Amino acid sequence: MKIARTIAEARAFIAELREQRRGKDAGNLVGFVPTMGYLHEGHASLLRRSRQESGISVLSIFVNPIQFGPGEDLERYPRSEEADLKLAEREGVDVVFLPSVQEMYPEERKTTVTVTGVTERLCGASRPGHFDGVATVVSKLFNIVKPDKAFFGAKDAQQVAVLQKMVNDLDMDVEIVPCPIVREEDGLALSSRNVYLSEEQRREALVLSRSLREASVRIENDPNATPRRIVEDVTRAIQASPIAEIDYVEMLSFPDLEPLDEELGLTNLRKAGGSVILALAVKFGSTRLIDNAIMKLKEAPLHV
Ligand SMILES: Nc1ncnc2c1ncn2[C@@H]1O[C@H](COP(=O)(O)OP(=O)(O)OP(=O)(O)O)[C@@H](O)[C@H]1O
Ligand SMILES: CC(C)(CO)[C@@H](O)C(=O)[O-]
Ligand code: BAL
Repeated sequence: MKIARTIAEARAFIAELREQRRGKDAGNLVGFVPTMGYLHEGHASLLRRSRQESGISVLSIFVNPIQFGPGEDLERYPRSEEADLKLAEREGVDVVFLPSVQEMYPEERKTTVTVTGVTERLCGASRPGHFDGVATVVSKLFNIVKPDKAFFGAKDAQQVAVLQKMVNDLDMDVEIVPCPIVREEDGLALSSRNVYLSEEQRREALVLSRSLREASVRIENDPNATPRRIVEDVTRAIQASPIAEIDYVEMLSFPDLEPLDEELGLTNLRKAGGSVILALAVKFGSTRLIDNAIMKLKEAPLHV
């Protein structure tokens, strides 16, 4: 496994591997998993998918300062390079790109990639500028790695929608592959930020996956369910926890992330075979967790 700390090294290592594996049945396709490190089994699932679907597997670890807002957790974001490299090795990564902030942003940046529309609600509304930071760094990473496929977790579902729109609008020659949310046995979605949780917060945080699960069953089976009632149910369930502070609970169309027509109700949406997302962000103390369920209404819940 090669470790690249500069853009030039990353480009050289990847070009070398492409050259070596040329002509080997998809062997020189590059699969890419961008992360902010402190890797867990959610990241490992993306790396496995990348390994399966591409001859060359590239991982980046970069805590991107421009996607954090003022007062967010940039300084204390967890880091563990040694453990991350072990996990990467175990998952058959060929190249790890580990740039410094100085390497990625050496001078005053005059270019920002902004995706409109899909960034208006959910985390786009509660973290202003966040998706500009994500779209800008992912564009830079795509230009450095030149992947054929890039793998992203559905836990950050809005991020997937934003990046799919960006790639489509800007004719970037890369396929965005959404991968299912990996959860702990008790339902909590894996997240690097789970490390911040106290025992009590960790226990209370189970209300997120539990309320999403219950709502999914209701969306599938209850003919009287409407988006507003579903959101109210989930909100009530979360408010029952004395330490949960809701940032948002929303049900929107997916991947457009538009409000659903309350009048039409879910029965009509079901007829149209549309997909919806029930998404939430909730704070436990200073730790903000996100989770969601994406459902294709015609069929069984689709956990992309
Ligand atoms: N539980 C999970 N299941 C599947 N993919 C995940 C999971 N958690 C994170 N990912 C994906 O890993 C990639 C890198 O995410 P990131 O490094 O920010 O990890 P994270 O655990 O989401 O961290 P954070 O706590 O900052 O949200 C993203 O595509 C993200 O969606
Ligand atoms: C895609 C990403 C690596 C960009 O910094 C980040 O937003 C993340 O970890 O999901
Ligand atoms: N996985 C999303 C990265 C962030 O919260 O900034």
